[in-house]
Amino acid sequence: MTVTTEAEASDWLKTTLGIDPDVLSRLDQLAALLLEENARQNLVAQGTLLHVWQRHIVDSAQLLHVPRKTLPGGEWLDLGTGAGFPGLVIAALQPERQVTVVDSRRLRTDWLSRAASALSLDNVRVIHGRVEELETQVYSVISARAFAPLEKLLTVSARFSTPDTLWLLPKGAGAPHELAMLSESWRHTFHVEQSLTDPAAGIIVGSLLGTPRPKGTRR
Ligand SMILES: C[S@@+](CC[C@H](N)C(=O)[O-])C[C@H]1O[C@@H](n2cnc3c(N)ncnc32)[C@H](O)[C@@H]1O
Repeated sequence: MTVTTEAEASDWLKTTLGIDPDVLSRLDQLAALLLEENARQNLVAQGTLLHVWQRHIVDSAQLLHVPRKTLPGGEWLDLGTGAGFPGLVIAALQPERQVTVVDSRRLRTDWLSRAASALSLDNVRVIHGRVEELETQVYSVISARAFAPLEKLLTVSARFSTPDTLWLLPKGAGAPHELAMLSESWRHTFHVEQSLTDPAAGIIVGSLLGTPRPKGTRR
């Protein structure tokens, strides 16, 4: 199944995810705020503004559906959240879950705080700063859309994960290649799932079982 239009996006949220009108109206508000703010700062590519539901909202929401298994409960960390994707959408869809969103640009974290407050999302923690400087804490789910190449992403953020943490990494068309190029010293269960919003794009899904040992040490 694919979701390629705004009408299909809205339909998918209602029928497949079964979201209630209250959540739908929060997401509607997020889309409206994004359109307004994008005139002030370049939060998302201008060309995607006519397709906010498909390109950003469902593209984020699909992380709750695509892995085809029950997601672990507990805190969710979204790296390089930018305009709120996927972090704010997940927080709106799962109000019982604590979602931490991180971005290094002050204008973006200011926007994330304003948007979370306008949507009354009191399950969102906004952190301004570089992921590399974030306090170490273990999370149940880690997501990152368009944040960094896989090897670098894992290098800077493996410390937030245990073998029980589920990683959800929307990666575009390069997903299989990025996974194939990942250094063999990472032990993981990653595989690529097809994106609902773009059949050519992939989402890397799985867990990290171990981190590379420093060069020169034995397994
Ligand atoms: C291409 S944008 C993607 C934003 C959002 N995830 C999306 O898909 O729409 C990447 C974001 O990562 C942030 N970023 C880049 N390097 C970072 C770092 N080391 N720590 C935290 N945020 C970072 C940027 O400020 C930017 O907002």
